[in-house]
Amino acid sequence: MECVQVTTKDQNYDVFIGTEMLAEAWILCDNKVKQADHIFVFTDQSVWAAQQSYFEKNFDYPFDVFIFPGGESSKTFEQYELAQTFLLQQNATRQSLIIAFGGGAIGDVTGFVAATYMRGIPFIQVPTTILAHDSAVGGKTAINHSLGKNMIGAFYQPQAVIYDTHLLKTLPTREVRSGMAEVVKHAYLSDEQWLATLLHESQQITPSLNHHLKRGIEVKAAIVSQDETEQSVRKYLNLGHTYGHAVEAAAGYGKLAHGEAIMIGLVFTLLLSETYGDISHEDTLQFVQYALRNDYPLDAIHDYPFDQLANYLMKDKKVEYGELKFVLLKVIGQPIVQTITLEECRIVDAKLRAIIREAAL
Ligand SMILES: NC(=O)c1ccc[n+]([C@@H]2O[C@H](COP(=O)([O-])OP(=O)(O)OC[C@H]3O[C@@H](n4cnc5c(N)ncnc54)[C@H](O)[C@@H]3O)[C@@H](O)[C@H]2O)c1
Ligand SMILES: O=C(O)C(=O)C[C@@H](O)[C@H](O)[C@H](O)COP(=O)(O)O
Ligand SMILES: [Zn+2]
Repeated sequence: MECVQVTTKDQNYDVFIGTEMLAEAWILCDNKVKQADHIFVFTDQSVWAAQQSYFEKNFDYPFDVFIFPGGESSKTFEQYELAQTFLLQQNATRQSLIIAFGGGAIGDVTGFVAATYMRGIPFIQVPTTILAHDSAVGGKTAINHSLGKNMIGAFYQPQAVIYDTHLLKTLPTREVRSGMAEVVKHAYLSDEQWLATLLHESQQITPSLNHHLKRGIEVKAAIVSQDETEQSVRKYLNLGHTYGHAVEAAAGYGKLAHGEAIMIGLVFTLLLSETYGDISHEDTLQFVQYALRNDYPLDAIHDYPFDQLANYLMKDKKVEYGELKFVLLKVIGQPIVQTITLEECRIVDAKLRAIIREAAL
């Protein structure tokens, strides 16, 4: 088992990563678990169906379960309220502990419930998707609003993250694909060599995946430890997300997987980086080819006209005094934040649609 540390103003914690180490990791978190007066496991229907027995085999304490429907339908006001009602009915206190057992959707909503129940009770992340190597670390918690993705939330750090990649074995192929988008994002933010390896490898759950996931976590942990609340460098973790979130919201939450939308957002970012950085058009085309080879549905973009995306773009959380801020790449491994007008976005959006159309022929 390996461990990456996250250090923030209010909370330092460990991210344990390994395969079939769940029981062992719980021993390392023993003090946090033992002191809880009541333990709650928050999960979703599919995760629980696939992994309940593995969880129970490796967790030796009594607990009660709350089950979300799964996916983005878990990140709603309605589910948030149901979860809070459940905690109240169960007499949860500030000494209780919530375990988020699931992918990013479960981690995000559970974290927000934990952040706001009695103004904050402890929670531990036990991620079950590739994507959640990103979402379980760093303390961004949220639910969605019809007017924008993750609009209602809080920065609230977990007590620990236990990432047993044995859990990934039951992931559907589409979710492997979606999760790899954030791994690739972390590579764009940090290292050209690593990126080249990822773009050449096939997307599979192999032992080398742990190595990529740990690297992704290291990139994220280092950034979050410097800037927990996105005042400066944390903005870099939003690479591909300004446009990606707009597409995700325009499609209707859950229609596109988060990583699928982010892949479209990354193409947009690379196109912008051709102008503001030293990214070549070759680099962009190579990335589009990678995406198509791995069956990312880039052509979904044609269903959402730019004017529909524009409303969401202008609600991005990085907008400052009415100006859109995009994270771009000066070069691979060197992100920058750049002001971009909506008119520039419209031009790049047209280029993106043309490239995707041509590449699919
Ligand atoms: N907080 C953050 O920093 C952060 C970072 C990235 C993404 N996110 C958020 O994370 C969400 C996406 O996360 P996700 O892709 O993990 O989605 P998810 O939680 O919806 O999981 C994807 C699907 O896989 C199923 N699943 C999960 N684990 C499984 C397993 N082990 N076996 C079988 N099925 C399993 C789930 O039931 C779901 O249907 C988005 O809402 C996104 O906004 C948050
Ligand atoms: O941790 C961060 O910071 C990120 O931006 C990670 C993203 O991958 C993630 O999707 C995040 O939830 C986006 O946050 P938002 O602030 O743009 O809603
Ligand atoms: Zn993301």
